[in-house]
Amino acid sequence: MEKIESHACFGGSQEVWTHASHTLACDMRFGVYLPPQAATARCPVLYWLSGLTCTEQNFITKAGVQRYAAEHGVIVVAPDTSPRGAEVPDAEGYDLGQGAGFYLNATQAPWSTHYRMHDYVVDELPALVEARFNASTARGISGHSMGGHGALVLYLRNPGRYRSVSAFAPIVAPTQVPWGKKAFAAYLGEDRDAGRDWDACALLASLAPDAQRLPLLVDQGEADEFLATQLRPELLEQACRASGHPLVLRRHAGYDHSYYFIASLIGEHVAHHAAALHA
Ligand SMILES: N[C@@H](CCC(=O)N[C@@H](CS)C(=O)NCC(=O)O)C(=O)O
Repeated sequence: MEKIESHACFGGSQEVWTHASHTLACDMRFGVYLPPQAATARCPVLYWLSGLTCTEQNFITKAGVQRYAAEHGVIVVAPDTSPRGAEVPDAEGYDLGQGAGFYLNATQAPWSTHYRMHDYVVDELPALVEARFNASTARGISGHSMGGHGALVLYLRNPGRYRSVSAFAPIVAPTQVPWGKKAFAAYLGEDRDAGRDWDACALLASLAPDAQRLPLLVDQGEADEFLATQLRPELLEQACRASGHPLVLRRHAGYDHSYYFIASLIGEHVAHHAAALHA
């Protein structure tokens, strides 16, 4: 593991690390913000999952999360959105292949060798982070768009693994919208049941009565260009209502899909996570 960037930031440091991932069979980069509190105490970790076309850079350079992470004593880890490199399969278009890993474990050739972002984010990355940095095992998860889908699905598939969850403009029902249909057909094949295992609304529909139910915070811009076609938050509202899952879904007039929207509300998300992670 090698540090390739380090910048003093709000009394802590914003770093980028690279390492050879055994899960993804390629070199990976991730951003990690270490708040000032991490110099002297173990801090909880918020994992951030970015959306289509992003690398580890988008969130750390555009969201302004560091001020809030420093205030609340939370480490923030932002992985890349897919496996990377010349040896990793890719596709035409921004919504499949590199930059579009969808936080699942692919089962279909040629994707299945490298595209295992679920296992990378849930297992390999936290093990690295908790061994290398002054990190506790208290974990929260959040993300945007494809990464919002990732945050919801990783939480729902791994009860007990996270103490807090939130999302910005998430894809909530990938089996019902064009981005998800295209990616799932490639990564998982045409089997509809396979897709349901990676679809937040479908997972909510089969949630056990005694399953962990964390308070879920979701923010959505009403001027988001993908709202009606790809995101469809009303499906999440219906699924949460039907399964008795708590949800605070806030709709914000005038906000689009960009990081300007995320930057406007990231402080409230960090506070939401910190309250649970420090409890
Ligand atoms: N309009 C984009 C669609 C992809 C997109 O909007 N990506 C979002 C996540 S789904 C993003 O975070 N983009 C990078 C950024 O804004 O920094 C394109 O055609 O490339």
